Amino acid sequence: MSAVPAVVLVGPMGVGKSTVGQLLAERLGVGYRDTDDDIVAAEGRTIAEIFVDEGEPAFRAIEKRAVAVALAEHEGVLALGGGAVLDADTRALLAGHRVVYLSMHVDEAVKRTGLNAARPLLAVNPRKQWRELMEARRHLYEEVATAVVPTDDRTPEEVTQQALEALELKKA
Ligand SMILES: Nc1ncnc2c1ncn2[C@@H]1O[C@H](COP(=O)(O)OP(=O)(O)O)[C@@H](O)[C@H]1O
Ligand SMILES: O=C(O)C1=C[C@@H](OP(=O)(O)O)[C@@H](O)[C@H](O)C1
Ligand SMILES: [Mg+2]
Repeated sequence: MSAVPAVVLVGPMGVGKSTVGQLLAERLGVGYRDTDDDIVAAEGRTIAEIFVDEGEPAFRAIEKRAVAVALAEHEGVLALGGGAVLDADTRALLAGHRVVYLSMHVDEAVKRTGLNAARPLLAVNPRKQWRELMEARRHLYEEVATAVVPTDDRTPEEVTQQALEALELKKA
């Protein structure tokens, strides 16, 4: 199969990949897909349950396959989980795609995710965890991105508009 997603969204937990992804798909008149949703549907378990039952490395292996399948099958907007870029093969697969990195600062991240059990990596001391995740990942998001869209102090609609402009899919 040789479909190519119109846009792939990457960035940290809570930045709005799933929210903006759906708006972006509506604006572009294409389908929306989210690899976290694919994983939950295929496994019949929540992301948190997979982390608890099998641990993060097992989740990453499942995620790696889910991303490769979605990249090969999907023609619309594709949102990835925040940690998908940790995998070097996944980063290689993203080369040549239109990839938008949605970014934000830590205060905004804590507001958006809070103490959210659905994101097991932020369940304890979210501010510290988020800072550490970003230190490990920021350069990976930048490496795969063809455009960066800051989301602080922007509504999801404004972020969507900025993404369209950054991609030159829609004039201001
Ligand atoms: N631009 C934004 N401004 C304020 N809140 C937002 C924005 N984008 C998303 N959110 C909120 O932040 C939370 C995380 O959004 P989500 O789309 O699930 O992020 P991700 O998929 O990147 O983890 C949700 O509660 C969502 O409503
Ligand atoms: O950043 C991460 O490591 C993760 C991000 C989550 O997706 P979102 O970025 O959509 O929250 C989800 O895949 C899982 O909880 C792990
Ligand atoms: Mg999401």
